[in-house]
Amino acid sequence: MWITSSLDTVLTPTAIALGNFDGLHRGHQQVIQPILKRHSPLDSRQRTEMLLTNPVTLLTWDRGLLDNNLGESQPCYSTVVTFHPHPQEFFTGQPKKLLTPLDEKAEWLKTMGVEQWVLLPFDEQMATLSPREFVERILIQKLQPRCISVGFDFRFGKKRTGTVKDLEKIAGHHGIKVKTVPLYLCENGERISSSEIRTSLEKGAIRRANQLLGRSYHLVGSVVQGQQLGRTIGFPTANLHLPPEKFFPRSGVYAVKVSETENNANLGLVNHPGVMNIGCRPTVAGQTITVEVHLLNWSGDLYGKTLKVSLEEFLRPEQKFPSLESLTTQIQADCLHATEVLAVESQK
Ligand SMILES: Cc1cc2nc3c(=O)[nH]c(=O)nc-3n(C[C@H](O)[C@H](O)[C@H](O)COP(=O)(O)O)c2cc1C
Ligand SMILES: Nc1ncnc2c1ncn2[C@@H]1O[C@H](COP(=O)(O)OP(=O)(O)O)[C@@H](O)[C@H]1O
Repeated sequence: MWITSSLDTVLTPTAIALGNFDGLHRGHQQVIQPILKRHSPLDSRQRTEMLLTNPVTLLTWDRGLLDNNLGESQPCYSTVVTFHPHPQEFFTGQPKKLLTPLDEKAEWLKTMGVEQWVLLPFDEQMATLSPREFVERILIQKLQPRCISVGFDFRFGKKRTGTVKDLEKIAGHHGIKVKTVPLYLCENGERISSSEIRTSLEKGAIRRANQLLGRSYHLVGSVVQGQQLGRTIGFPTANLHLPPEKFFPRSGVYAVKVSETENNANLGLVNHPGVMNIGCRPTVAGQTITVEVHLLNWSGDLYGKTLKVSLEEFLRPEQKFPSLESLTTQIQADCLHATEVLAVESQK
């Protein structure tokens, strides 16, 4: 996948999916799918990966529901266009925590078969473009789209005044098709949105977050050294260093599945069961929040590796225990609890 933030190095012509797509949830996937090519290459590794992590997308793929660049006869690059930084971050001046930081989003887009990702620099100049200027100067002149796919509530241009109707009108005037993807609901009728997913994660409602996402919420990070205490209590824990912009779920203990990432796949870890703690470790007077994972029935060296941890269930809040012994007894119980939860999960 070609990734660029310079409008001078964009591959053209394009079929564009436009939005911020934080989380790449099931609603976002609906917006991106129409620009994908029917036969985007999915090798066997990608198929297995998608089956394990994103079965909803694979199902859609296999049913051949993809529109083949919205029926375009001329080949064009399937291109996801997002803004960077997130417009909210630009306006508030506050760093925004993301469900899918850049590296994670790049991996998912690649897996979906997107050929190009354009990160439009969101600065003062971009923020003051009128809807028409944005469409004509940025989209049409620079990206040469043959078709554009957006969600029903997409807003653009100065003060978000441009609506989907405006986009249809301006782009239509230049002979460009616009596909407006309607509100996509969960099986139970619930609305799918990044903010609902954030709220669920903050509450520890992992199953609901995962249902809205269409896959498990992931933490991807490299293993760094901790206080080296874990091994002394019989539960070594891989401490993860995560991108600073990653959105953290509720503090506490989780049942998780752990996999290696593609670039360090040599330990044979694919959805390995584990327990994870996110928190300050009050029992050992920890000062900062750490994310640490213990892999069940496994031993080996993880330092320097990059791990992908899928959150499956919230087990309990973090507690301050009176002694290391009582913490150890509780971690043993957590491991049993996680084993049960993950066994039920794998039978589904
Ligand atoms: C499953 C699990 C549950 C944990 N729960 C708690 C907890 O409730 N309270 C706490 O203070 N620390 C908790 N911890 C963190 C331990 O204090 C930590 O793993 C230990 O101090 C070792 O840290 P180290 O990796 O830096 O050596 C938990 C760790 C794991 C793996
Ligand atoms: N089952 C396991 N789960 C997690 N890490 C393990 C496991 N077995 C061995 N390790 C290794 O032990 C390290 C963690 O040991 P620990 O004593 O907790 O040290 P640290 O405080 O540096 O994390 C991991 O980074 C990994 O290299």
